[in-house]
This record gives sequence, C-alpha cells and structure tokens, in this order.
Amino acid sequence: MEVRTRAPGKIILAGEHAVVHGSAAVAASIALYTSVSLRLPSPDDNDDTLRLHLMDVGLEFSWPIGKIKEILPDSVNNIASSPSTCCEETIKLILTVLDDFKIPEAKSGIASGVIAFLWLYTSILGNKAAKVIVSSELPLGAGLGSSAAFCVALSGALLALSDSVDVDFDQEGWVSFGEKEQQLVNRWAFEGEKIIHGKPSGIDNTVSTFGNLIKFKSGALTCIKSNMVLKMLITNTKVGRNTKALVAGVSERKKRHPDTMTSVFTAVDFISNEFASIIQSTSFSDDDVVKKEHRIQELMEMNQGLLRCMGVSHASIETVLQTTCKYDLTSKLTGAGGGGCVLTLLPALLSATVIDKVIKELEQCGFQCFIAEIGGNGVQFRFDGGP
Ligand SMILES: Nc1ncnc2c1ncn2[C@@H]1O[C@H](COP(=O)(O)OP(=O)(O)O)[C@@H](O)[C@H]1O
Ligand SMILES: C[C@@](O)(CCOP(=O)(O)O)CC(=O)O
Ligand SMILES: [Mg+2]
Repeated sequence: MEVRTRAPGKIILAGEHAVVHGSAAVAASIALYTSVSLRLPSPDDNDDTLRLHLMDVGLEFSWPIGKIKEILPDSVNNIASSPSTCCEETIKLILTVLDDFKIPEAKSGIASGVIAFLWLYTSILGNKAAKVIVSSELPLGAGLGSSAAFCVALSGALLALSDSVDVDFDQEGWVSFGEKEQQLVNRWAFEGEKIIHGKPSGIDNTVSTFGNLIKFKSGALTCIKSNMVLKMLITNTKVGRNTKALVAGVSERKKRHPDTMTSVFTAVDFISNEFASIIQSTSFSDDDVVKKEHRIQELMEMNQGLLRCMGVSHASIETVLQTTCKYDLTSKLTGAGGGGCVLTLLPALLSATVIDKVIKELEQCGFQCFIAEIGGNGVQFRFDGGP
C-alpha cells in the first residue's frame, strides 16, 4: 500500500519572529512542494525495516524495527488522534539511533528533521516496517518553510495510512483532506516543527496545511482574501542559516531588553494588521492600486527595519535591499532571516524590462531569483500512483 502527499512552502509577507512572541503575521503558501511517498510492505515481503530516503540531501537511513522498539518502547502507546510533544529525554534517545549514520558536518541540521520523522512515524504508525521517500522543490533552510512542509507532508502521509483518519482510497489525482483531517495533520506537524525549530509560532505548518493567504496570531488563523495581485520576486541569497538559532537569538535579545523588544513586537503587530487590511480592501482604479502598493512598500520597509532591530538581517540581505532600491523597488527578508530569502514587491505596472534588469543584477551577485505563484492549495494526498 502506497500513499503520496505534497505540502507547499510559504512566504511571510509581514510579522516573522514577532509572531513567535504573540504579534500578528501575514503569510501565503507558494506553489513549491515537499513530497512524501510512504509505502507499507505487503505481509509476503517479510520486510522488518524502516527506511527513510532524504533525496534532497542524498542521505538514506534504515533501522530494524526491533531497534526502534528498543529505543522507543512507549511510542506504541501514543495515540494518532491525539498529538503529543517529544520531550528532551526522548530526543536524546532518538539521537542514539542516528549514531550509526555518519551525517556529514555540513548536513548536521538534517539530524533534527530525522528526529522529527522518527517521532511522527512511531507516534502515528507505531512499529511498522515501511519505506519513506522525501523530496522537495523548496530550498532547505532558506526561509521558505521547508521544515514545515516536511512535517506537514509527512504527518499527512502517516495519518492517511493510520486508523485515525478516513480518506477515500479510490479518488484519482491530488485530493485535499477534509477540515477535521487537516486540523489533525496541522497539530502533528506542529509537534514536528517544535523538534526542528525549538519554539515555532505555528504559522508555517498552518499555512502549509491549509494553503491560501492567512493572518496568524497566537495560534489562531484567519483566512484572508486578497483584492489585489501580489507579485513578489523571491531572491535566495544562498547564505545558509538555521531557524532554531535565529529564533533563540531573538528571545535572548528580548530577555536583555524586555520593554524595547516588546515595543518592537507591538509595532510589527500593527504592520501585519495594516498589511492584511490593505490587501483585503477593494480597489476601484489603477490609481487605487498604486496607492495601495505604496502603502505596502512602506510597511515592508518598516518591517525590515524592525527585523534589523531584532538582529536577524544579514549583509547578503542588505545587498539585495540596496540592489532593488536602485530600481525604486522595496524588499524585506522573509522567514527567519540571517541569510535565506528576500521578497521584493513587483508593482502591477512595473515593466518586464525593469524586472529582467533587476533579476540580472541580483544574479550577478550570486543570488538566485524566482517568482512563485502565491496563495494556492495546502497539503494534498493521492493513492493512484499518478505523476
Ligand atoms: N526535504 C527535506 N529533507 C530533509 N530534511 C528536511 C527537508 N526539508 C526540511 N528539512 C529539515 O528542516 C530543516 C530546515 O528548516 P529551517 O531551518 O526551519 O529552514 P526553512 O524551514 O526555512 O527551510 C533542515 O535542516 C532539515 O532538518
Ligand atoms: C521566524 C519564524 O517566524 C518563521 C521561520 O520560518 P522559516 O523556518 O525560516 O521558513 C519562526 C516561527 O514563526 O515559527
Ligand atoms: Mg522552518
């Protein structure tokens, strides 16, 4: 029996980091997906191994089921319909089954993804043998929510083959989960994100699960319908960074300057709310659109300034900002910062020639540019083995 799932990445339009501290943020899914294939062997296969193939990093893991039972004897008592948090001691235990695999230093961040995999797998499916293959169209560790898409696609696949979720095996093509199933996928994915991020807000797994455009605050989501075309250029600086370390750094800064940082987070809350109301308001003419775009550009500029205050900008991000500024365009980092990706608003009336020029100049700096479709579907599954 095989199921496949795919879950989208995201861009945060306003409010990253501050959202971890209770401020509002606005995010949209992007049409770049992480896919999971999960195959349970038939009883005749006599296979007693759990295999994980992470195609993007070229790593393969396999564990005899007996070893998993030894390390996580209690995981069979976990209930798939009731997501639970992996405690520090269990993380340490799981780390011991990674000892046999020499994960190269440059890929050490992958260990947290493998721990999240083992926690989600054993909690939802128990001690079954299986082969799991993960591949992604998203750059890993670049601010586009690959960790959340990984956890969402994985939780979706595991739940689809669990007894806790009712799915129709006979439908063809990509199918969305029902509302109740989406909620459960989202809650499990959040538990996986906790292992990878330390203290996630939940915005990334929520937008990857439900898709579209959302406002998110203190764990609650509001769906937004944009009344304007939001075209964003995404520039990957290719400077690697780790969300967990950046989120922890902002919390440390908050400990040192509690009042100042609280004011910064409050300002971001206003920015996100204003951002959401501008994109939702109706525009009657091209003039209205231009005015709205100017207001959005100012909000992006202020948000970027406040992210700098939080200590999460980077020389490479500043280079993108200066380059796009030469063309009168506004940019801000997206995701955790410290490198990773930057968003540039491409106004509706901007000529294709200018877009080409700015992309060319950014690429000359060694960056990678793309324009992704935003606000599409969330997690989906299929059983039909199609493309
Ligand atoms: N396709 C994937 N294969 C293996 N691990 C992945 C994959 N996608 C995400 N991960 C895990 O998520 C981590 C990156 O997450 P993070 O630092 O939050 O960056 P982002 O979510 O912005 O891409 C990786 O180091 C790895 O542990
Ligand atoms: C910085 C933060 O707001 C977003 C992190 O996104 P990413 O992992 O960099 O894609 C953290 C969070 O909300 O959990
Ligand atoms: Mg992440």
